[in-house]
Amino acid sequence: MSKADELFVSMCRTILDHGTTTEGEVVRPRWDDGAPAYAIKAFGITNRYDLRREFPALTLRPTALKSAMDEVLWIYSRKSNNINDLNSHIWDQWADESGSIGKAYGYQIAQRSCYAEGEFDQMDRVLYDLEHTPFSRRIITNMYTFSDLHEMNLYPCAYSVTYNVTQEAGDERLTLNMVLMQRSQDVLAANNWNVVQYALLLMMVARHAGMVAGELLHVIVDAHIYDRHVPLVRELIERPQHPAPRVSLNPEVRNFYDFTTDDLIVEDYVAGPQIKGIPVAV
Ligand SMILES: Nc1nc(=O)c2c([nH]1)NC[C@@H]1CN(c3ccc(C(=O)N[C@@H](CCC(=O)O)C(=O)O)cc3)CN21
Ligand SMILES: O=c1ccn([C@H]2C[C@H](O)[C@@H](COP(=O)(O)O)O2)c(=O)[nH]1
Repeated sequence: MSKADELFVSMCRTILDHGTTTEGEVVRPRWDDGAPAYAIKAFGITNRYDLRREFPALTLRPTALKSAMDEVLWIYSRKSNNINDLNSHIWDQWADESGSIGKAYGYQIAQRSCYAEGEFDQMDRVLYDLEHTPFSRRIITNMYTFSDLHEMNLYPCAYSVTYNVTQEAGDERLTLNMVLMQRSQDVLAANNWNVVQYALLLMMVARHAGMVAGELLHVIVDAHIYDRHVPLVRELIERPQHPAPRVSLNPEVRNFYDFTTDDLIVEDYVAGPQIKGIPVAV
């Protein structure tokens, strides 16, 4: 059975059985009819996925792997903050007339800073460090720029990534691991969506660096199930679980910036039925 299902079910049970409700609090998000979107939340969830064992896709319901990969390429490869560069409609409600979501996500990854070796943007610096100083403990991207927050339509949720390389005894190749810091997580709409995104990012960066994709540690500060999602989640976590699909990347692509969603190879993805029309709190 998929490890991602196991972790997802256990996280949902923790939230439903031991979480606290935000009802009565002043909350920001709204449902499309204007009602406040309350939630049951748990503080401080950590989930660990080992990509050497299996790909962390949920099988309780299918996760749109290609769209998820497209969004991660939009941020870290195309470095865009405009929904016209994105092939799905998931960000439409947060964009302005020009399609911009403000100084968020890809905009931050594209920002250049000075280093002793010259100017780099955030992603280029990660790739440079992995090549030149792989055991550095300073390999980070961070989109939570305080001075730009007022120009973001939604503050980044999954906001920082720290890469860390390990070398197992007797292993010739280095292993690349990742910590994803997420301040806020809509568990039903986006938990597995975010997990597969960063698993794919780890796989693409590892390929570029000539390393093995190792562990993804997902730290979630506020893991919540919105009130209108509770019955959907209760049904979802009772469903049968299946073995994880096999997910790989086109073996011919070696450069991080050459990846497209056509390079995603998914085999044997057996999953329960999709939950259609999940309402998203804006
Ligand atoms: N309340 C809230 N929850 C979120 O998850 C969220 C936001 N707001 N604001 C911005 C983005 C948009 N996100 C979303 C929104 C919808 C899907 C979604 O419906 N995904 C579908 C597939 C969509 C497709 O294939 O195009 C899915 O089945 O996972 C995923 C992430 C994540 N973010
Ligand atoms: O990648 C994402 C983007 C957004 N979310 C969710 C988490 C929250 O439910 C909302 C953002 O609302 P805040 O009030 O700014 O926390 O979007 C996600 O889970 N994953």
